[in-house]
Formats: sequence, structure tokens, C-alpha cells
Amino acid sequence: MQQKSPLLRIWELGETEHRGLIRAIISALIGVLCGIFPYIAAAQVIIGLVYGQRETSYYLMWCSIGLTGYLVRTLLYNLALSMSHKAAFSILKDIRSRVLKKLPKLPLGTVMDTSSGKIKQIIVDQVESMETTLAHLLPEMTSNIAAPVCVLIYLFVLDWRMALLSLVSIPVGMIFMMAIMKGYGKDYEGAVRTTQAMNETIVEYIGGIEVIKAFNQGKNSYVKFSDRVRANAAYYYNWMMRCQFHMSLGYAIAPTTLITVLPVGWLMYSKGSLSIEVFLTCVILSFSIVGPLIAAMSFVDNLAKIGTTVGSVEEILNAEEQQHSAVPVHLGKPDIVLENVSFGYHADQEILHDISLAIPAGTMTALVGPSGGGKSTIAKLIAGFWDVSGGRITLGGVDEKQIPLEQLYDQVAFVTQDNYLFDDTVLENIRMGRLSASDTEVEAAAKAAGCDRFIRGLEKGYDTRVGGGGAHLSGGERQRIAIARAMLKDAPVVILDEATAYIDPENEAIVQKAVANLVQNKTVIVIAHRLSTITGANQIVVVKDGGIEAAGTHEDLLKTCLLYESMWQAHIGIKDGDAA
Ligand SMILES: Nc1ncnc2c1ncn2[C@@H]1O[C@H](COP(=O)(O)OP(=O)(O)OP(=O)(O)O)[C@@H](O)[C@H]1O
Repeated sequence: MQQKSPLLRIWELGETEHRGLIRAIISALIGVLCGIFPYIAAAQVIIGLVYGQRETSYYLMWCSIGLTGYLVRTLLYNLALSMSHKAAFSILKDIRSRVLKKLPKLPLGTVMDTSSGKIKQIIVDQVESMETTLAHLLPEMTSNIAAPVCVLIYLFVLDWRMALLSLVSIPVGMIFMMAIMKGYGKDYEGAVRTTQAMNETIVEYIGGIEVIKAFNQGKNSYVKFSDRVRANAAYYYNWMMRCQFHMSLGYAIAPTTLITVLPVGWLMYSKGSLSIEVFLTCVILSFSIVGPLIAAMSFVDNLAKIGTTVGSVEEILNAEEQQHSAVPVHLGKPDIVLENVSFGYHADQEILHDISLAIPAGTMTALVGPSGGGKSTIAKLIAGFWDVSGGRITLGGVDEKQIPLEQLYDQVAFVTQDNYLFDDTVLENIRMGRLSASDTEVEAAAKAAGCDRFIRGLEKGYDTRVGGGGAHLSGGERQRIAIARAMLKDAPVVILDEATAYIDPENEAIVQKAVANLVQNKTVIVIAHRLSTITGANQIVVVKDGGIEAAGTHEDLLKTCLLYESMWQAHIGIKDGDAA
């Protein structure tokens, strides 16, 4: 299929503001046409002087026409710019919100595989660069091309030889300018890549500042960042140097219409084949061709950039979403069944192989097994973060793919060891569990999660800001806030992935009580390495190498599963070791 032109693609992206943009283009077009009048007026004044015209009214009339043309052109030009800017900013807002709305609909893997530096560059920088294209390129470039075309038609009407003469220098200049365009798309892609690489390093540098300090890697990490900054600067410098030669020649040659129009026109006039009126009018009008054309040329690089910019945005907007029905469904009691489920994060590497498992509603199932076996992957598939590659998962008797993602997310509360907290107050971070919850409900959830006391001890209590990622709180405090958030959500299915990892012994009893409150009457899936916490589970599933090794109660597995038995012995050993 033939790729649509970038200009058409950006036009389609801005569908909400087509009217505004069309009005801006029309206004700019009329403005540029009015801009021709001062040139015609100047020609008429000079002709009047040549012919010894003595009527003041003649000069007044042409001066007024020229001035009015100039004023109307300025007015319309500014009007067009204000309309196109308004439309452009509205389109940028629209594109950004479409990209942000799209991200949660993508499989988590697609988002995680794209660095946050790259996503930021697309949403912030690349989308911002569309502003120039939308606000300036569309109205200004179209009108700056239309105006010289109109002048040329007029020149052809006056004298076709003079019209051709006024064109000679333009194609020569254009050839040099067009040479810049050769490979421009690739060059710009390279520029975007080096900028993204630089962004990625700075985001990584800031995100990993703790590790950098802890392992004294400040110098090394800084070197990586400064290398990329240098590479970025060098790339742009070399690119601009390559363009400079052609650009200078193009700008120098294109406006030299007089080199041909003046001597050859004079020759024709002296030989009597050209009248003085036409000669003078052509000389003056030839000035009005190059200005707009050069202005239009200044947008040529924008035109080349759009392909890459629109491509990056479309890559996100067109990325394959999780395939879920859009129509809410009726769900039965929250039984979860995995039927011959297989899954891989990447097409070429299967992680889970043909897993079948039933998790009855209202029971607790623990997933245990060696690291990397696939426990978290099973939990995330149940929560709907990814779609299975083969087989199916049902919740409440319905295939999860038939459940709209928003409805599915409502059914599951997922508490992991690194629950993200937003740079907002404690109150709002807990309220994320249910946005409609009142302050009293938030506080009740915090009490049930055993974190009310420590929150009240914070400088501003519930109104304390937690910092980016919850940086102002301890790991245990973040964990308890995450439990409170899950409590407020009150979803029928609760998944705890190493949920008690950060809790210190002192608070363990409080948190265990909180977890017990959270999971009451729910379908619970727990991933825990500390086997003593899950001995009472209705079902323990031993996951190894992407398959299920065994399933049963603690007592059953001790008798029937060697792997579980050895894990249990190792766990008891550690506990005894701890005690000693
Ligand atoms: N986002 C991802 N992209 C690619 N591979 C992944 C991703 N997440 C996990 N894996 C791989 O999938 C396999 C199973 O990982 P998973 O986290 O499910 O294991 P786990 O049993 O929960 O391990 P642990 O107990 O150490 O948390 C591992 O080989 C892991 O490297």
C-alpha cells in the first residue's frame, strides 16, 4: 500500500480543527494577494513619474491602494496566524491526550519495552514540533506559494518573455535548496534517535540516582550522559554544516531576478519591443516573487521532519491494543480458570507452557516455586496486564478477552512489592483505589491497612506529599499505603505479589492483620517466597520453568512434591538460622 504523504497524515491527525485551519489558510491567501498591491502601486507611481503625470490625485490614489493592500495583508496575516495557532494548540492537546489514553490500552510489555525517555520525547518534544507545521507551514507555505503563482500569471499576461526572464534565477536557487532535502528524512530520523538516546540516559540517570550513589557510579553514569550530550551536539553540528553550503548558495541565487530582468528587459525596451510601462511593472513585480518563495522554502525542512514526527505518534496510536470486547458483560462469582494457557513476552520466547489451573471464588491460592519460574507472569495475565498467546483465562465464567479492560481492571486489586506512588498527597494516593471515595472512606481504609497512625505522624498527615515514586516514605510505608489503596478498591479478586517483602518484623503483625482484612471474602492469589505465610492456603501451586509442577494443600505437597518439600526444608532452615 502506498504511504500517505506526511502533510496529509498530519492533516488527518488534526481532524478536530480542520475548520480553524482552513479559515487560517484562506485568510493568509487573501492576505498574500493583497500584499501584491503595494508592488503594483509602486510600479504605477514610477510609470506616472516617467510619463510626467502631474495630477496629485493619481499619486494619492495609487499610494492609498498600496497602503490599503499592505494594511489588509498585515491584518489578515496576523488573523491567520492567531487562528492557526489556536487550532494548532488544540490539535496538540488532542494528540497528546489520545496518546496518553492509548498507553493504558496497550499490553504492559509494549509500554515497558519503550523507554520512558523515548515516550517523553514523542509526547512532549516531537508533538511540540508539530506546532510549527500546523500553525505556520499550512497557512504560510500555501499562501507563499500561491502569491508568486498569481504574480507570474499576471506577468505572463503582460509579457511572456519578461515572465520567463523573472523565473531564471529561481530554479537555480531551488536546485541548491532542494539538494538539502536529499536524505533529509534519514538525517532527521538520526537526529531524533540521538536526542532520544540523550533523553533515555538522563531519565535513567535520575531514576537510578540511588543505585548510582550507593555503588559510587556517579562518574561513570555522568560520562555516559555527557557522551550522549556531546554526540547529540556533534550530530546536529555536522548535519547543519552539510546543509550550510547549499542553503547559502540557494538563498544567494534565488533572489537575483534582476540579473536577467533588468538588462534583457532594457534591451527589449530600447529595441522597441517592450513598452516602458510593462518593463517597469515587470521589474517591480519580479521582486514580489522571490520573497514569498524564500519564505516558503524556509518550511521545507519542516516538511521533511513531519514524516518522522507523525510516524512516531502514529506508531503509538496504531500500536496493537489488547484484544478485549468493548461491551460490559455480566460476571458470575469470581472463579478464575486457566485453560491450556501459553504465553511469551516476545513472540519467539514462550515463558508459560500449556498451564491449566482452577482458582475457586472465595479461596486463597498461593503460587510458589523457584525464581523466574513464571509466578508473576501468571498473576499479571490473570490481572489482564497482557493477553494470553494460547488457551484462555476465564473470570466469573467469562473469557477475559470478552471482558472490557476497564471492567476487568475493576475486578482485580494488585498489590506488588513496588507499588508506584504518585507525587501527590497520601490521601490522593490512597484514593487512587477508588476515585469516588470520600476522605472518611480513605481514612477508614488506611486504618484497616494499619497505616493511619504513621500517616497522622507525618508532617501534614494525610495531606503530606509523598514525592515522586513515594520517595519520601520508607518501603514498608509505601507497602501499607498500597494495601490501603487496594482495600479502598474493594475488588472481588486480590493478587498479592510479594506483598509483605518490605515489612519489618515490628510491623509484620500489623500488616498481616491488614492483609487478612484485605482478603476477607475475596478470591486471593498470593505469590510469596516465605512459605510459612501461606501454609493455610486452600491451594498451593508449585510453578517451575513455565509449567505447574504440582498443586495441593501444604500437607499434600509435603508428601507428594519433592520440590515443595525441599523448598519447605530450606525455608525452615532459614527460619531456624534466623532464630540462632
Ligand atoms: N517484561 C518482561 N519481558 C520479558 N521477559 C520477562 C518479563 N518479565 C519477566 N520475564 C521473564 O519471564 C520469566 C518468568 O518471570 P516471572 O517474573 O514470572 O517469574 P517469577 O517466578 O515470578 O520470578 P520471581 O520469583 O523471581 O519474581 C523469567 O525468565 C523472566 O526473565
